[in-house]
Order: sequence, then C-alpha cells, then structure tokens
Amino acid sequence: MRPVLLTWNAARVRAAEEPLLAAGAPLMAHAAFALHVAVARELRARRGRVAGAVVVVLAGAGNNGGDALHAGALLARRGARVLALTTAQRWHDEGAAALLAAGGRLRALVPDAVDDDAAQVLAADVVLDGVLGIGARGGLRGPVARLVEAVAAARPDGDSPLVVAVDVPSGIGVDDGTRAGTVLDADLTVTFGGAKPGLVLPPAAWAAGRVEVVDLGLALAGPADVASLGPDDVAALWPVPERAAHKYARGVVGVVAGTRTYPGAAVLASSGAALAGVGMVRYVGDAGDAVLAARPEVVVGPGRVQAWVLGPGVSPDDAAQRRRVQRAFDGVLHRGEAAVVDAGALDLLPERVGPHVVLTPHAGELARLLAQHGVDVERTAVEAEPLRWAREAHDRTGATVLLKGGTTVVVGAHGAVYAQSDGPTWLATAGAGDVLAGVLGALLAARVDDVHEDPSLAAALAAAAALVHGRAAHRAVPDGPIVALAVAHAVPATVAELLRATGTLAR
Ligand SMILES: NC(=O)C1=CN([C@@H]2O[C@H](COP(=O)(O)OP(=O)(O)OC[C@H]3O[C@@H](n4cnc5c(N)ncnc54)[C@H](OP(=O)(O)O)[C@@H]3O)[C@@H](O)[C@H]2O)[C@@H](O)CC1
Ligand SMILES: Nc1ncnc2c1ncn2[C@@H]1O[C@H](COP(=O)(O)OP(=O)(O)O)[C@@H](O)[C@H]1O
Ligand SMILES: [K+]
Repeated sequence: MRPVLLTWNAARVRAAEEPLLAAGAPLMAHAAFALHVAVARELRARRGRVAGAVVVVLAGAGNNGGDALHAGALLARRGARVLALTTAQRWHDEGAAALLAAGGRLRALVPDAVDDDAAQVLAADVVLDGVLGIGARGGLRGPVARLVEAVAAARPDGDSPLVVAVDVPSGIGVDDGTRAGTVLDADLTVTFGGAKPGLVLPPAAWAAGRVEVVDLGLALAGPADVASLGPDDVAALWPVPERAAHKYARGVVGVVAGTRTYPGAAVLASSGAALAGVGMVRYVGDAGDAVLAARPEVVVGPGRVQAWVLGPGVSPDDAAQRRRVQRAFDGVLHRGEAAVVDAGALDLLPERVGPHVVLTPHAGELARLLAQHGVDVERTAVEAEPLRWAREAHDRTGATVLLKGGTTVVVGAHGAVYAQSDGPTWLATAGAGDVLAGVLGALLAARVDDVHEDPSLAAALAAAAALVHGRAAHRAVPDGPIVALAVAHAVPATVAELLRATGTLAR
C-alpha cells in the first residue's frame, strides 16, 4: 500500500541539491535518465515498443527544459521520432545538442501558427511538458500558453497523446498548489529529488496525474511542507483497542447534531462516530428517536465525553441547540475535551481555541468563518487557494482546520499540513460531511490525551479520517453514485482492510 507522500517547497529542494551539485553530482543526467525510463515504459504499455513512437518535447528556457531535452535524446536513441518545440528565446544548450546528436529535431514554437503546432502535439504518442519547473514565476505566458490552451481544448479526457509532466505540470504554483492560467493536464508527473506541494495541493494537484518521485539522493531534512497520508500511515494512527480496554477507556463521543424536523444529520454524524470504532456515542439533541432507530447502540442524553461532534444539521437560530453547543464549548475550553466543529457550530466558535478543536468547513463555510474574523474573501477565492485560506483560519482561530473539497486540505499546529485526495467525486453529496465529522470525532475521542501531548496529531487524525472516509466511499460503491449513509456503513470494513494489510491486529 502507498506510504505517506512527503512534499517539499522549491527552495528546500534547491537547497538540498546545492551540496550535491557543488560536489559535481550529475543530477540532470540522473533525472533525465529516470524520466526517459518512465516514458519508455508508458510507450511500451501503450504501443508495444519505443521505436517509431512520436514524441514531442515542449522545452522552456531553464533546466526543466534541459531535463526534457536530455530525456528526448535518450528516447531518440531508442528509435523514437522526437521533435522539440522551444518555447522561449533561449533553451538548454547541452540538452539541445544531445537531442540533435541523437537524431531528434528542434525548432522554435511559431507564434503565428500555434494551431499548426497544436495539431502536431495532438498527433504525438507522448508529450513531455518541460516548459517550467521549480523556477516558474507565475503561469504560462505567450505562445506556449496559447498552444497549451489549444491542446487542452482539443484533447478529450484521457485520450491521446499521453502527457508526461517534467518535475511539475508547467505553470502550477509549485509551493502553494495554485493554477494561474492554463496548465497542460498530465497523465503522469515524474518529479525529481522529492515531490512538490503543488503535486498534492488543490487545484494544481488535479493537473498532475499519477506522481512518480525520482530519488536523487537529496538530504531533505526536517518535517515536510505538505504530506499526503497513505493507508499504512492511517493504520498506524488508528486507535486499536488494548486487551484490557473497556468502553470508557476507548473514548466517548458526544454528538450535538440535527433537529426533530431535520434528524438526518444526527443519524449520519452518530453513525460515522459509532462505525469508526469508539467506546460509546452519546447523542445530545432533539433527534434522539431517529438516531436510536438507526443506531440502537447510541446513548441518548448528556454525560462525560472525550470529544464532541458539533454542528451537523444545527441551526444557530435554534436556541436549544445553540445552548448545547455552547455548553460543549465550555468543556472544550475548560476541560480539554476535543471537538469537531462543523456546519452550524462554526458560527458559534469561540474567538480563540486550541488545535484540539478541528473545524471542518467546506469552502463556503470557510469564507463565512473568515468573515466573522474580519477577513473578506469569496468562496471562489478559497477554492483557488485552499491552503492559503485554511492557514489563515488556523492562524486566526488557533484550531486545526480541515477544509473539505475534491482534495481535502488540513492545517494544524507546528506547521502540519496535509492534502488528501482519497474519495471519488461521487462523495460530493449531502450528508457526506456529517459522516466525516463523526469519524473524526471517534478518532479524537480515542486519542485526546495524545493530542494534548502533541497538538499537531490532531491534523494527522483529521487527514486519516479524510482518507478512511474517501476509501469507504470507494468501497461502498466502486465507480458509481453513493449516499452518505452507505459511506458510514463501509467504514468498518475499510478500517479492517487497512489494519489487516499492515498487520495491525487487535491486541
Ligand atoms: N537544480 C538541479 O540541479 C536540478 C534541477 N532539475 C530541473 O531543473 C528545474 C529547475 O530549473 P530552473 O531553475 O532552470 O528553472 P525552470 O523551472 O526551468 O524555469 C526557469 C526559466 O523559465 C523562465 N520563466 C519563469 N517563469 C516563467 C513564466 N511564467 N513564463 C515564461 N518563462 C518563465 C525563467 O526566466 P527568467 O526568470 O530567467 O526570466 C527561466 O528562464 C527543475 O524543475 C527540474 O526539472 C533537475 O534536472 C534535477 C537537478
Ligand atoms: N469533487 C469532490 N470529489 C471528492 N470528494 C468531494 C468533492 N467535493 C466534496 N467532496 C467531499 O464530500 C464531502 C461533502 O461534505 P459537505 O460539503 O460538508 O456536505 P454535507 O454538509 O452535506 O455533509 C466532504 O467530505 C468533501 O471532502
Ligand atoms: K514542467
């Protein structure tokens, strides 16, 4: 199973490269060789052989273009028909010379005939996108931007040509995951030395396709800038009961969710918590009958808890619910109880909390939360820069922030940042967020003491909940429409599979 994918900002990759370059290590040769191996493998899988394949290299002015040209040269030596289109006034001399010596061709993009060049790109078996790498400042500009636009418009989803991004899809925000302007969506990104945040952060990550990391022997030390948990990591984080465990020791989750008229959120949040594996779920609210009908093991009524799930289906105008949420916040502030704060409870969040409180807004809710803190930002701006705004919310509230979306971004204490893309797009359905809140509540209840010891753990648990939630959706209905309750029902088997695969068994 996939282990954690760690990613590093451009400056840290450069700093790690420096001593090796100073010692004369041939990093570009190594990178280009690995890139050509990956491309050759894809070509063999698609058409049986490398010889005769049509390869177009888009080569920018810098070393990213150099990588692409050198890889093109190696492919040409294996019989591929390689054409490099240079996209700037300059290009990598050595790379160009290697390509020409290997029998490849090289010419400049024709600014007045972008459509012709686009047709040539579209007719290729594979395109190497080596326009910009970690030296990019802003998005693609000029003729190459128009070329990429024309190619993107004409390239049906997943169809020819295969696009391989060199290090990163050109023009993405390497460190922040933004997309300024057009980007050529890749099927595969071959990245050098270590992965970059933009390969896992939305919306740029959606242009990266599959990511392969080429080890260049860089000493990338210290915590990663952004991590994406894999199933192994989640199995290690999951609270597995000890032989001596009893229900209270395993953790109790208190759920304040739903109303008598809208009981669904109460059922979904309670189900998420119960099915994630917790000592007990207490439901506090007016939808107890519906909760009990769906989950007879839930205890209805207040009592001591280790973590709260606050807000799904809660209207802040409902005085009784508001009181219950506020009482729970007392426990959070004064007794150190952990909390998941979702939907309606976000409006009731105290000014300042700790990272043992995890906010779970979607982009619209995050914009509203920030407005309460005097930050004026639109939902669409949050969607364009999720990391920036999740970080802003973390800084302003002190809470761990899990920002939901096609890729879920988590920002927590001590610079912890995670990006998780585990669920199918079918997961964007009403009530799915309520289930996620419940699952996360279960994790926090079981590990609240550990969270107080290491507050950044709350972010890891939030990322773990997102992974299990996403994988549960895949398991519930592979490749088809799903409903929220089915996601909750698939959680136990999803967790069991993760634990079995890593040999983590109940003691
Ligand atoms: N270091 C190493 O040892 C290794 C590095 N490796 C490879 O090197 C890559 C980094 O190479 P790099 O530093 O040359 O930068 P790169 O991304 O090619 O772009 C710089 C050029 O683009 C230009 N430019 C910038 N923005 C632009 C825009 N928006 N639109 C248009 N132009 C723009 C910029 O112009 P300038 O700023 O000079 O005006 C400059 O000319 C890295 O991603 C990896 O692939 C591997 O080989 C492993 C070993
Ligand atoms: N495009 C998408 N692809 C995959 N998952 C998504 C996408 N959009 C949203 N999601 C996920 O679906 C869930 C929706 O939650 P939310 O918006 O809170 O819905 P609700 O409030 O109705 O429960 C979240 O887990 C979110 O990360
Ligand atoms: K690139």
